[in-house]
Amino acid sequence: MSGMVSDRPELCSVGFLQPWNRCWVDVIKQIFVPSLPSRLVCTGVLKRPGPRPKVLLVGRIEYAYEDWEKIQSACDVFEYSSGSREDFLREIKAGRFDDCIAICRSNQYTHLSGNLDAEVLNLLPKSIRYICNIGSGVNSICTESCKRRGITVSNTPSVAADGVAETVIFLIFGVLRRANVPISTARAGEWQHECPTRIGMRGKVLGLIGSGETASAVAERAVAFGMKIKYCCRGDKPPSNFLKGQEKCCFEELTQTSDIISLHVLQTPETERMLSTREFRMMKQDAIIINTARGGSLITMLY
Ligand SMILES: NC(=O)C1=CN([C@@H]2O[C@H](COP(=O)(O)OP(=O)(O)OC[C@H]3O[C@@H](n4cnc5c(N)ncnc54)[C@H](O)[C@@H]3O)[C@@H](O)[C@H]2O)C=CC1
Ligand SMILES: O=CC(=O)O
Repeated sequence: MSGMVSDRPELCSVGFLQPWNRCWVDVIKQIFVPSLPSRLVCTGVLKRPGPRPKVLLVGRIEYAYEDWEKIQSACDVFEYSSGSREDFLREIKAGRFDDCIAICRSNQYTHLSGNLDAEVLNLLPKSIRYICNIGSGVNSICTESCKRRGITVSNTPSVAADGVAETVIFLIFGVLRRANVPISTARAGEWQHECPTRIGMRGKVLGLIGSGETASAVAERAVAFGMKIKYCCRGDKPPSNFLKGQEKCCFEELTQTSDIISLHVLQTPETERMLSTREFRMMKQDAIIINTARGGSLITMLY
């Protein structure tokens, strides 16, 4: 486990390599004996005197089944795995989650509860001390309200970086090589003998907005394809691994000079709609935008 403090003071980032759900181990560690390494807690050797802690799982656990079994052996788990936000609020008001000390959730299951915003946080029982987000971005959790209520929010940065980076490369390939054309025509039984494959990646300028784990993982791969990397960030943190030594520039230069722009920022009020009409006008005529961060950072419009 590697713990690191995020650039937002109220967010306690716990960086487990894999699997995603292992942030739970940290919660359990804090419940039992905070000074012990999580590895020991995982063995199930420790037993806390008194009643078993209650935890709420919103959605389902994927991948981390073994870790999850250990959690289940140590805690009473309440599962909320189907329903709407209205149902979720009703359950809270009915006291179904009373005495729970932690909530585990991921963005994948936001539709079950809606955002964990001020409305939800005000209704939650006072017993909730932790919100464990399976995922990097915590934009669907109101961290300000959590801070006010003394709730620790943990996330799992880094774990998805390789997967997202591979997807970004796949998307760049797809657009540059027009992969959808032969795929869709072949599926339709209309084999196209002449399919222009457009252009390659070598020498193209890839502008990365953000300099965190995902942007770094994209840079690592894009360099191998001969792309030229530029990145911009807020400047308050050093760039992650593979961005070191790459060209840092301002947001304006990046949007004006990149062939491909890839978004890798947290969604915050500052990054909301950061690519909008003004930026589209500044971009190269045939610029390509790849967005694997959050939809809110971009205004989508048809030209
Ligand atoms: N599509 C997917 O499956 C996934 C999407 N994500 C999204 O990607 C985002 C980035 O993920 P990571 O790289 O893991 O996060 P990270 O925390 O390692 O990096 C975030 C970066 O955003 C930068 N940033 C924040 N505000 C900025 C601004 N106004 N201008 C320029 N840079 C700014 C920070 O300085 C940092 O470099 C997440 O917040 C999440 O929304 C993350 C993981 C998976
Ligand atoms: O969208 C996924 C995340 O980890 O954030």
